Amino acid sequence: MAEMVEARHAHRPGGVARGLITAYGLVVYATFVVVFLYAIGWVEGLVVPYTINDGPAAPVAVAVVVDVALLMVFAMQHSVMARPWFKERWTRIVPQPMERSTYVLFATAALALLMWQWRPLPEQIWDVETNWVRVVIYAVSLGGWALVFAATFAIDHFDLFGLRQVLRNQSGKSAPPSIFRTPMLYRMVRHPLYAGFVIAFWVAPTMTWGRLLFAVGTTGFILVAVRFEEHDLIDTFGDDYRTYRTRVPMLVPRCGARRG
Ligand SMILES: C[S@@+](CC[C@H](N)C(=O)[O-])C[C@H]1O[C@@H](n2cnc3c(N)ncnc32)[C@H](O)[C@@H]1O
Repeated sequence: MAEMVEARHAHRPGGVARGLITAYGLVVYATFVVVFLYAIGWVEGLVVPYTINDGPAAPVAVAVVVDVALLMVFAMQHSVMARPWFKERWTRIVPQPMERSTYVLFATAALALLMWQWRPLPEQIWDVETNWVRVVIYAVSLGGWALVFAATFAIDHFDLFGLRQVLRNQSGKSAPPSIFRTPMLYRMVRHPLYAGFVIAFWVAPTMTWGRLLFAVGTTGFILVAVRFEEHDLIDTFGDDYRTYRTRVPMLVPRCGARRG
């Protein structure tokens, strides 16, 4: 903990560098928004020209190997770069105010690489034909994305994507301490953002083998990521998080659960 606090204050840049760091944070955030919005269309098969069911054709075995490798790159980047021990070492190289933006930059690159190199498996497992049912299913799936979006704001959107850090640095302030938050969504489940992804990925009017592989891979990653994240949250927030974990379910709200 003391090391983390120390790292927050390491490499505090001078005035000349601040503008560049802020510009870096803003450009990374804008790039992330574009790639993430594209990813919504890519997964859903809506609006964008190139989706999860498009791309270079490959034999099934090759497609599975390539897609699993891409998912693993994505998972490794998220898992390793989010760990406190990595941040502690990383901020000896990268100025501390740029750390989160750099994480977002690498996450954006991993997502773009995944979409770019994804090999389609377009054979259908199910395909709902009734139009109004398709509309309902799309609405639920897009609701999952809306939940992701809402959860980022519930927890601290600008901090999660590195903007708060670069803007505080711009005005000469150091990084704020981590705050344990349990706004409304976080009183229903501990991981509403991940729950939103699971809904968005699995609820589909047309399920191809490619999308199924994507849904299985990302859900598996989320289940592993939760363990690591909660381990770090307990390290940071101690008994507050331990108690919270006993009271609030992980991903699926309890029927009639008391919220408070
Ligand atoms: C991508 S967000 C996902 C948050 C959460 N796992 C979810 O699914 O809603 C990951 C960041 O949120 C932070 N975080 C998770 N739960 C938190 C809470 N209740 N209060 C403050 N920060 C939290 C973690 O420390 C991590 O930096």
